[in-house]
Amino acid sequence: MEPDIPGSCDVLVIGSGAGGGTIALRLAQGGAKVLLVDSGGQLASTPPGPGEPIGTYIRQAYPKRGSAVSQVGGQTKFYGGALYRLRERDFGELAFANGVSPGWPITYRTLEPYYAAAERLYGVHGDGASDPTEPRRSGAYPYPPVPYPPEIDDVRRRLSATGVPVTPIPRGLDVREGRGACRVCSTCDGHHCRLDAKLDAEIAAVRPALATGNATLLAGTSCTRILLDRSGKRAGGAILQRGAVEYSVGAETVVLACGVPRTAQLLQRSRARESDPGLGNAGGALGRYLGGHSAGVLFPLIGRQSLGSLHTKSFALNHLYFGDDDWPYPLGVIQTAGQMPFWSELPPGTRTAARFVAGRALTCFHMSEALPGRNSGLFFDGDRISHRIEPEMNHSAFNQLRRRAVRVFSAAGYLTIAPPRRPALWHQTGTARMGEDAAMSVVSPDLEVHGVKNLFVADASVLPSAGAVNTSLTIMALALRCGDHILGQRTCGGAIGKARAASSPARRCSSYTAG
Ligand SMILES: Cc1cc2nc3c(=O)[nH]c(=O)nc-3n(C[C@H](O)[C@H](O)[C@H](O)COP(=O)(O)OP(=O)(O)OC[C@H]3O[C@@H](n4cnc5c(N)ncnc54)[C@H](O)[C@@H]3O)c2cc1C
Repeated sequence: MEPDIPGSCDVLVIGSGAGGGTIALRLAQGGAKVLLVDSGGQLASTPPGPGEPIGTYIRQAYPKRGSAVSQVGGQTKFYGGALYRLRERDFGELAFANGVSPGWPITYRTLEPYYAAAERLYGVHGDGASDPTEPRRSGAYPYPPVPYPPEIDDVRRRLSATGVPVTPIPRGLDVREGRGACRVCSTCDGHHCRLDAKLDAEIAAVRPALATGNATLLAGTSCTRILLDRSGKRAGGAILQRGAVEYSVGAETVVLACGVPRTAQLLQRSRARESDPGLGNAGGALGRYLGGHSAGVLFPLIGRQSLGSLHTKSFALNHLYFGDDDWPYPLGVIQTAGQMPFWSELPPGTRTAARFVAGRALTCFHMSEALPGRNSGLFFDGDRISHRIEPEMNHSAFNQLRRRAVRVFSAAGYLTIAPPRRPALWHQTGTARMGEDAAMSVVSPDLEVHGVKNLFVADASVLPSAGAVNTSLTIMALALRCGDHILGQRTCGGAIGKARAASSPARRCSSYTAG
């Protein structure tokens, strides 16, 4: 049974994914009374029976591709646990053949201690030594890299022999040199781990937050609106909906972490009057600057026979990240993916052939940066998203990287199938981006919504750009930094621990004004 909805809290965190789960833990550890709300429920971690797969494929929970992933832990319940730091140069402006990736209002150096803390929290296994693009680190990875299975080590050896640096993907798994719960199985990336051995936001952050005794989780509860105080310039709480009933909850501070696009939608929906711009939208930046990764797939054939079940999300080729002598612009990364039964989603006529290829190939991604611009993103008609415009998909980098990837595997002796597909937008960022200038951004460099005190955003929406590596660790690091900022502010104001009668129940709503 879900707990009663309390009438107030110190900090209301909405969304429990990479950003929300992580900031909830930081705040609860810092002594704040946190109410963590997620519209989704909790996935049951029923240990698999003998011979059953350990992981449950994402399409069993979300059959429709593109449907919003919603459960405690957010998308990280299904992620591959590839936990990368952006590269130092990703924080500055970067020129591409198709446009420009914008600079950030903070530097890599500012975020480095939080990257290190996020790596410890999410138990990252890695080794930067073999990666020519690894940014400067204040310390080693918390754990050594996950060992390659022999079949994958053979591929690594052949690629290395051609002079290409092969680097282990930094992973948030509970391996710990064989002492952890992880079985390094084939049902990891794209799956929910029923052994709780993948360090997702629920396992690494939400559960420890609850264990502090300072956090309460309300699953299956949606936030429908942010409440402001009478001045209209300070957050005062939110309207929460469980079933058909709405409740008004007071909070000293509100953190939005609903992900892209739901955070931006909530900021739009929470404006006081129809004619007002959304919260943080005085400069018209809300919903804009959608970015992410311009992603494609390729299949180097590494076996004549079916490979069987194998942990294949193992290594990456990052040497083309910033281009090379033949290409003066950044290109991106080539990364092995997990074994996912993607053929089950293809039209019946192509399923058998796709399954045959996938059984003998490494499924690999190639990812370049998709370039955010003022005109990419969500466009609103009242509370509704009327349409969206994709970012500049950076076709020249995307196509060039695909060609290079085929060449790299061919040089190592692998025939590679690279279906000529249009790039897909993965790891979406932006729509409430951070910046100094309210005309060009929605939140400050401390992630506070412009013009609204004590309302923060801590999720993928604030990233000004996505670089070309997976973005979750950056979301987590930013969430930890924002958590420290809130704790610092509240300690100065003496507010921590003074939640207004948290034991009193929430008011069923009739009015939309807090305070
Ligand atoms: C199959 C798959 C594999 C991936 N692999 C990787 C990887 O290996 N590495 C990596 O870095 N990234 C990976 N990603 C992407 C990564 O998981 C996301 O970028 C990241 O989780 C985004 O974090 P977030 O905090 O912005 O949002 P989310 O994690 O999406 O969390 C948002 C949460 O907010 C909740 N919510 C939304 N609206 C409301 C509301 N109104 N009220 C209450 N709750 C609400 C949602 O239910 C959700 O739980 C993968 C994603 C998928 C789907």
